[in-house]
Amino acid sequence: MEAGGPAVVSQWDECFQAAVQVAQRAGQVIRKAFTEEKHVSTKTSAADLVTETDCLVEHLIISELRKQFPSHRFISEEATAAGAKCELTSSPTWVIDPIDGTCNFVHGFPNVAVSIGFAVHQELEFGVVHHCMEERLYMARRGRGAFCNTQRLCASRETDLSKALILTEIGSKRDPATLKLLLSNMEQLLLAKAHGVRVIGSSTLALCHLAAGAADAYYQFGLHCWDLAAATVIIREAGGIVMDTTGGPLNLMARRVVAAGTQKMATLIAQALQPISCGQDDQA
Ligand SMILES: O=P(O)(O)O[C@@H]1[C@H](O)[C@@H](O)[C@H](O)[C@@H](O)[C@@H]1O
Ligand SMILES: [Mg+2]
Ligand SMILES: [Mg+2]
Repeated sequence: MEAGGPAVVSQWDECFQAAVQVAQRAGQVIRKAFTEEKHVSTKTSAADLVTETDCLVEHLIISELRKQFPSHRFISEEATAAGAKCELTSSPTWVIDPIDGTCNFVHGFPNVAVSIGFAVHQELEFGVVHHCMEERLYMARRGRGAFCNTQRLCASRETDLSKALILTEIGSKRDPATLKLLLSNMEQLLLAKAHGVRVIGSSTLALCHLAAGAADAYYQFGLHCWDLAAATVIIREAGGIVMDTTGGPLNLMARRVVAAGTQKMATLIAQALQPISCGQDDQA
């Protein structure tokens, strides 16, 4: 493009800009509510919390995006919890977690984020994750690199499990059999001499830390498509790998993931895990 020539407008520019703007506005609402009294309800278990701010922020995001893009489809955490169908079609689809880290939000623990992913023909085009308590905006568009604010992100190159910092999440399924498998998986990785295993209470922020090279791998059974969508683009554009726990390609709806800076690390993690059955987002 010659200097001063018309800006090249590529497809989905307008959607990406709208995602950045509404993620920032949502972050302002969450930051304001962070220190205020909260009305807490539970969903699938006593550990699966939701507040009025989750619902308010989800409504703010969707109503703004629907105004600009009325033909688009939406998948979001709280609408799904209220019975909406969770189905990724070939239509332009927004995949939204209004507050990832609601339990943290309720307790005043600052790992809290807004996650907005966007897919067309079931392919992820961009992701925006706003770490609203630290004013960090993680973002990536397919083929154009990953960034945190203005800093380019590069995932870890580590291939040795005994030199790895590994992130995971506990989720809200707390029956004894699930907890036994969950702790056994952590034990296997620690017996393999991993430097450490960390749980920070927000899967989407943990995945962004991986994209930034601050950890070497992430795995989880039980997260949702709205946790994964945006962060998957960010990790891939940072040079990382996001795949199914079986070692096959990622299925956004399968509620399980292994992510790492390198394919070798991702494979080593997947091989160490015992599977935990958590259903699928697109199966009621
Ligand atoms: O806060 P929500 O969005 O309900 O849940 C978050 C992640 O989605 C979930 O995967 C993770 O396990 C949980 O710790 C975190 O709060
Ligand atoms: Mg949430
Ligand atoms: Mg979440």
